[in-house]
Amino acid sequence: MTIASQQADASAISPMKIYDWFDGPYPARVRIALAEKGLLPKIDFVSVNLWTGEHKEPDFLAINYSGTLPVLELKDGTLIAECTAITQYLDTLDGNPTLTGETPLEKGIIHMMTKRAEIEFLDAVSVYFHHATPGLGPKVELYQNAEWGTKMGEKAVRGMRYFDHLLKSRPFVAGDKFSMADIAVLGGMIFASLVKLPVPEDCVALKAWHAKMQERSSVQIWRAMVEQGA
Ligand SMILES: N[C@@H](CCC(=O)N[C@@H](CS(=O)(=O)O)C(=O)NCC(=O)O)C(=O)O
Repeated sequence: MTIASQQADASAISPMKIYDWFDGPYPARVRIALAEKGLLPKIDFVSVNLWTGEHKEPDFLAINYSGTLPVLELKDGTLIAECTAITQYLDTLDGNPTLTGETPLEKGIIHMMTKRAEIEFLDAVSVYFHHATPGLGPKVELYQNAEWGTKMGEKAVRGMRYFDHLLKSRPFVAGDKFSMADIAVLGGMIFASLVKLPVPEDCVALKAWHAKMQERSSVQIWRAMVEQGA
């Protein structure tokens, strides 16, 4: 099915659509957030095949100039890209649980730690994937710089050590409550696992936190969706 035909089918039955790819690390961030908030039944997922470069075709670039997934489409046609922005929007739809903070201080700290998870970890793994491995293949990876990719892989491991250090003295990435920042670090761990970038053995606190995250129903629901290819 083309994006256009999926759009036609999906808009008739669901108030919101998400364009994504079922097992992607960034899509995982939004799917876990949706599961945390019990909003998955309100979403119709429209698959965009990264592996064939569908996300770089004009049809999808008209949906997201950046050519990345996921993108949230509201009933009125408004398009919201960027995992953090999508999560912030979803978090306003109902009160529980709050993923982006309740007080001004919580909101500031969670935003900072989410951005830090992207800059120091998740985005660095992504660059490693696209530049130091075959990535999505030659049709999609039109420019690669293996040295840059390797450097970013090293940065990602430093990022793992940073979050390990933080998690030695706090239960969650942004403090004493689970938040969007934890989901961003989870995205980094998912991507690192996919590209076989090992978590250093001495990152004991990060490993313990990651094991605790696997017990959350939202993470179990996400994993089940991946296993079903949904
Ligand atoms: N800053 C964006 C990054 C999104 C992103 O890179 N998504 C990946 C999806 S996945 O790799 O996680 O499945 C993508 O579209 N990659 C395609 C590409 O970079 O060509 C966000 O936070 O949403």
